[in-house]
Amino acid sequence: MIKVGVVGGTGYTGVELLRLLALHPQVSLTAITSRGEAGLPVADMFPSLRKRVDLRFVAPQDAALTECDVVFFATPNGIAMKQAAELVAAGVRVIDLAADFRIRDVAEWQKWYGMEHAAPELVAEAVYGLPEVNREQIRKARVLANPGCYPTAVQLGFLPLVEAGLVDTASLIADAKSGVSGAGRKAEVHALFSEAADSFKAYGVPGHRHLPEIRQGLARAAGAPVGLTFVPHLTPMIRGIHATLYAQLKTEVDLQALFEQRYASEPFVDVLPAGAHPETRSVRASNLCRIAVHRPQGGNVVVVLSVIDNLVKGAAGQAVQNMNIMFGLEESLGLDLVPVSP
Ligand SMILES: NC(=O)C1=CN([C@@H]2O[C@H](COP(=O)(O)OP(=O)(O)OC[C@H]3O[C@@H](n4cnc5c(N)ncnc54)[C@H](OP(=O)(O)O)[C@@H]3O)[C@@H](O)[C@H]2O)C=CC1
Ligand SMILES: CC(=O)N[C@@H](CCC(=O)OP(=O)(O)O)C(=O)O
Repeated sequence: MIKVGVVGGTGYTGVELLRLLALHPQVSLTAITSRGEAGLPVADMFPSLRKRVDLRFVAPQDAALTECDVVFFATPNGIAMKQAAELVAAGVRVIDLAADFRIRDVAEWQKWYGMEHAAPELVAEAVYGLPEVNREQIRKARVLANPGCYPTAVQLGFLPLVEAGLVDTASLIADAKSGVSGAGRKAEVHALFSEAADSFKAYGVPGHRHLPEIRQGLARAAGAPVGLTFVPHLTPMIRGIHATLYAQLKTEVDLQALFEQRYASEPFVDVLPAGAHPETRSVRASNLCRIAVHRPQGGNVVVVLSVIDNLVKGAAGQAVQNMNIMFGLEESLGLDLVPVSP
């Protein structure tokens, strides 16, 4: 059994991790942290976990973390980078759901995240955990940077086109919508029911911190820098991301066959039949990314529709998928979930 710790067990990605890990046949949950709730039974805070998780929260520096085989950080940006070195030195593998180890250029990370990096040496060795791209490196990772939610949906949608050099990579456009749980469980005015329900807005148009992460991933796939316009939106639903992606085609190609072949052996990417319009509800509470590719009116613009559950393939599910790869387990162990509908 893999001994697992979760730092940040009271947040949305934390409780989603616990839901998945509680059912995982090879996991022994060992330590779940909270700064304010240490001593409280986890199931008292989350009745959904009653009779599934019988641990109490411990403080984030609890010694039990160093006895784990792997520790997930489901914490705000800037936390894992301060604790990871000590854990790695103790032989513990680290999976960070935040952004501390996602951007290889530390100066660029500091610019977007507005803080000094506490562990640049670990950034250099960290592996970006998008299994559809990086499976071999993930196997050996000691520090795993779990991708952001928007970056997962956007990269998976663009990758087949960019890797094959079929589109103009100077003019990519990603128009993405997220449910409110993407903002986390912390109290914030813009996430209040009366602020977010029955309304719809774009945000971060001048520059969102996921822009450098997506550009980094697509540039790697293209073998050269890419130009990307990324516009996120907040939509009044709880879970889900819907990304509508636009690219200018340079070469004639069977787009449907390209996408089907690229993802033929991927357990969590489902390329829908030609003409489909995926909806977020079709992936809700599952680790799936469902994709449809269109070429409206036979023109030169490719439109890709990509949907994920931000808390699962966009965070906790992908983190468990990465853990499975890191520990040599079947990649879909504990993740064979049918989406919840309605
Ligand atoms: N929500 C989403 O859809 C996604 C989130 N992410 C990323 O995952 C991370 C967690 O997000 P999310 O679960 O939404 O956030 P939440 O705000 O819901 O939860 C944050 C958690 O971190 C803990 N925490 C806060 N500060 C500290 C600290 N200084 N030391 C230790 N623990 C701390 C909190 O617990 P307590 O206060 O009890 O200690 C809480 O459990 C973030 O980095 C986020 O950007 C990534 C992809 C998608
Ligand atoms: C709806 C919403 O607010 N979404 C968050 C992104 C989700 C997230 O947590 O991203 P990281 O893992 O990179 O921090 C935002 O736009 O800031």
